[in-house]
Amino acid sequence: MDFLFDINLWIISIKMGFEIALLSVVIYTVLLFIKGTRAAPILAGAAFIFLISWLISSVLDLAVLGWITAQISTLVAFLAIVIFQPEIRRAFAELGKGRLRNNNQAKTKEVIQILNESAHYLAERKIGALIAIERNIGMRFLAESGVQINSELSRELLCTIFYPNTPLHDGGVIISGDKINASACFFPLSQDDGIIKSLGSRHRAGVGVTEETDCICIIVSEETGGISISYRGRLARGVDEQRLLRHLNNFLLNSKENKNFSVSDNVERFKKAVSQSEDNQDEV
Ligand SMILES: Nc1ncnc2c1ncn2[C@@H]1O[C@H](COP(=O)(O)OP(=O)(O)OP(=O)(O)O)[C@@H](O)[C@H]1O
Repeated sequence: MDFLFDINLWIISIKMGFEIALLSVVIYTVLLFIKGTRAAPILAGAAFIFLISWLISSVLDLAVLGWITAQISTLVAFLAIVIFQPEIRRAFAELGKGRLRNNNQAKTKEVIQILNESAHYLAERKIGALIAIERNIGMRFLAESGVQINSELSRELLCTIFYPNTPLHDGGVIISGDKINASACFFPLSQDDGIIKSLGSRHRAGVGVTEETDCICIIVSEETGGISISYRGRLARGVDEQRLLRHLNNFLLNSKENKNFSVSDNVERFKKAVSQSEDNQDEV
């Protein structure tokens, strides 16, 4: 009898251990997804208020406060789904994504070179540009808002697209692999209050598109000729040739080094780069 009791106890302990480990992984993954996004401080604040009110109602046995806390937590969960729809959508898209598609390193290096040269060509002439580079999350839904190009990427074609007062210059270009997928695309505008107020709709669209997908976006300012790059809702401004090349290499090159980095590692590296660029950036 004692033997059976011991086995049952072991089974229950293993089950509990498994449940705790599973919950830890889920919570850790959720925290990784929201870390560094606009959702993080809001959710942290809501969780703090919920915890305090739950503690007070439990310790002092306040039934009404406890009931209100439970009701409000349901409402907050519902509101969070509505407010953080882009983050949730991106999280699910990332869960379903496969490995990096572009395994041809030489081709990717060529693409990076063309993007870098084009950005500087446009910047020198103060020609505004918005270039999103597709990665693992498909951008068809955004490409459909513009004009299909589906042509080999070249510096000449990319720069010509943004030439002022031509039919395709307004809006964003989407690069898929080594092709210009579409131009004159409408990108979602970021609603992030943290974006500097002086930045206009081109920059907001450049950040917004990276909140919805895992693409990288290069933005050239028509006003100042400054180059910015955005990734996962973050913007690095005043990016010079070397830094742009470094960012593009980090994010696009399917190198051995890159394979060993997870999405969160990339975000961390980009955050570091953003804070460096904030120290010595040119005003965009
Ligand atoms: N949602 C959008 N999607 C794609 N392109 C957009 C979007 N919103 C604006 N743009 C592009 O940005 C141009 C307007 O840029 P605006 O001057 O408002 O922004 P900005 O960030 O101040 O850029 P700049 O520094 O180049 O002036 C539009 O003509 C259009 O080409």
